[in-house]
Amino acid sequence: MNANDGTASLGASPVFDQARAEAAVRELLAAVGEDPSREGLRDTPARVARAYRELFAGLYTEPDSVLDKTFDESHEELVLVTDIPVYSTCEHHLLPFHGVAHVGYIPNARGRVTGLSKLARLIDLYARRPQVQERLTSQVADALVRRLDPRGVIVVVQAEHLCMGMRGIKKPGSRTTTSAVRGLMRDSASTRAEAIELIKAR
Ligand SMILES: Nc1nc2c(ncn2[C@@H]2O[C@H](COP(=O)(O)OP(=O)(O)OP(=O)(O)O)[C@@H](O)[C@H]2O)c(=O)[nH]1
Ligand SMILES: [Zn+2]
Repeated sequence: MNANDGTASLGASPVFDQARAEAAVRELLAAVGEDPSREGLRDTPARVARAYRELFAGLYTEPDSVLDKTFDESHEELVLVTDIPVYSTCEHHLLPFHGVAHVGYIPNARGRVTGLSKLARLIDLYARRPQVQERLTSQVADALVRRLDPRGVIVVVQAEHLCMGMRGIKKPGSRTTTSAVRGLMRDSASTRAEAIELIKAR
């Protein structure tokens, strides 16, 4: 993990501390004026802690490891998976942002490809961290560059942020689109246009 991945201050191997998370949730409930010991809230700290462990699972697993298994398929054209559901957590408010991701890459001359499900797993693990949408998008693109050495990569994420819907500016339904392009997708306008057309036509 490095200084740009948003997890640097956590050290090399973050671990989930269930007891500490439970205590923090109990304290938060008390801080908002609730009674953490009342019947309906008794099991809530443990439940919330387990939920956070799941939502932040990408801190405890190295996301790029899902690309450990690759194979050669002598396919040098675009591979594009669209509409991968994304659920992530905005690191500013710890509220969800959710939507879809479209991930495409052009394998290198050796045709090194990965299983299609691995692209969705990659999105999933990088999303399961305190995130901002821009970083999620570029982390996925950079992981594909590192592991597949492809000729080009495009990642587009379209998401709605609940911190903009249920609080603050209160604009539910507004959607944010972020993209990250690498290699040929950045350098060749026609290659990028082809991928964007296919994303739009899905
Ligand atoms: N660029 C970017 N901004 C985000 C993302 N998620 C949330 N934000 C924004 O982060 C900003 C945090 O702004 P602050 O002024 O520090 O916090 P705030 O007072 O709660 O801001 P408001 O949401 O405007 O009420 C807000 O503008 C959010 O909309 C994201 O993924 N990317
Ligand atoms: Zn937010």
